[in-house]
Amino acid sequence: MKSIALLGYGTVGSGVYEIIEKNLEDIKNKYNIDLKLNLILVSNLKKYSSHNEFNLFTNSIDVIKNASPDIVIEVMGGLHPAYEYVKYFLEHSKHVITANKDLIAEYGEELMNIAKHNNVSLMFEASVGGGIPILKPLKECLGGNNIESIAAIINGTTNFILSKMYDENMGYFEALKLAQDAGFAESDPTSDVEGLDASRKISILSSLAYSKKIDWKKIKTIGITDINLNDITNAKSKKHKIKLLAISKQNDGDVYLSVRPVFVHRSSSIGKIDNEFNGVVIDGDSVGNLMFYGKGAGKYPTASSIFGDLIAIMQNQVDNSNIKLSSDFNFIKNFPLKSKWVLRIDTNFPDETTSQILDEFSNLPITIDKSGDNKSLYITVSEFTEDELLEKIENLKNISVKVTKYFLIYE
Ligand SMILES: NC(=O)C1=CN([C@@H]2O[C@H](COP(=O)(O)OP(=O)(O)OC[C@H]3O[C@@H](n4cnc5c(N)ncnc54)[C@H](OP(=O)(O)O)[C@@H]3O)[C@@H](O)[C@H]2O)C=CC1
Ligand SMILES: N[C@@H](CC=O)C(=O)O
Repeated sequence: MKSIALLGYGTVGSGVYEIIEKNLEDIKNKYNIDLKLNLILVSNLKKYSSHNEFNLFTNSIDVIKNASPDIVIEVMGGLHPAYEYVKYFLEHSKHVITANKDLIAEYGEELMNIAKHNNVSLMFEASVGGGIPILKPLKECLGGNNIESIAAIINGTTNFILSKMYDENMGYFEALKLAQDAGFAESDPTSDVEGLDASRKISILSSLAYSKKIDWKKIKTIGITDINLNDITNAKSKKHKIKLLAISKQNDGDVYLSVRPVFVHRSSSIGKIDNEFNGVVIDGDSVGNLMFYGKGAGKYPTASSIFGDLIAIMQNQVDNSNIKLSSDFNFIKNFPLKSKWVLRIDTNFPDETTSQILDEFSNLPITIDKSGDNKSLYITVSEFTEDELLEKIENLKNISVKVTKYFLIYE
């Protein structure tokens, strides 16, 4: 008999509970293992008093420690006390499964080493891409590749919001509320909308892909809070969509990473990823381009990934690979490739500003569109690295033309 303790019974925890209950018989038949969910940790016990297995619930971690379960599933979220709890159980030779990217991005290396030392698994497939199996393929199936780049939509909440704004002209706050009601958003959705959640996830993916110690806090991270319906309309007029994209590239000793809203063509593979769906495009030197696609947030997709980790543990696939992450690389923050960009300029004098812009970009091919309400100009420029573009933006500022936002056109 394998006993399980579930830390957290919110969106994901309740999904894990249901999937375990539904599959108990199947697991017994397939793996000849009796599985028992013994205890569930929550903070507000009263909320669950009408649950038909209320006897499993506790608000005391000591009750769970004393029960000494074989496997602990951490779906509470946040850094503390999740870190202390996960560390405790690994140190006491318990397998741990977590969906907590905050925890893995911050303490993943340390916790993996503790797991290795104690010959147990720390598994975290659900921490990136929700229901998409991405970490196992990256670590195992793609082992014969030098991974050159990753481009990923890895936050369901922001992709959902941007899709609603694009498809239904819905306002930002209305769309955010829908994403929260559906259980996609973090308990504090700031991490979603400011891009921090995606930064943590791309740091996890890139650390595993490149065997490099990527500090998520160093990643240039731009969220979606200042994207307005004029921006969306401008993207539409160019047959593009706006997506929050996590981009990671390695080349020689350089690693470039960012999370930023970009314009992508609506018929490109990334442009077709909508709502809470996620997609991860990986470029490996042997395999070429691969795309992983599926629901990136929500109760059952996330629980599905956790259940996959549970099965791996039950099959004794103890994942305690030696994690050696190198810090020997240059961290590049600005997009290094010559690219196309869209610059938004908010102005009360569009005609005058247009001629100032044309002067500044003389001889260079640019296009200028006016927003429907005449308050913004959108300039499209090409063949600029981000460093070169920032220089141009500074020049415009010197002639009192203020670029309020700029987007990479990701091709
Ligand atoms: N929602 C999603 O789609 C996805 C979420 N994740 C990750 O999964 C984790 C859980 O997310 P989600 O289910 O949405 O979160 P919820 O906020 O819905 O649930 C959190 C649960 O943890 C319990 N909890 C929180 N803090 C404590 C504490 N200090 N002591 C005891 N219990 C605590 C809460 O108890 P109570 O009910 O009493 O308040 C609640 O049951 C997070 O790390 C999240 O980032 C990953 C992928 C997708
Ligand atoms: N809040 C996250 C949940 C899954 O990781 C998201 O929206 O992607």
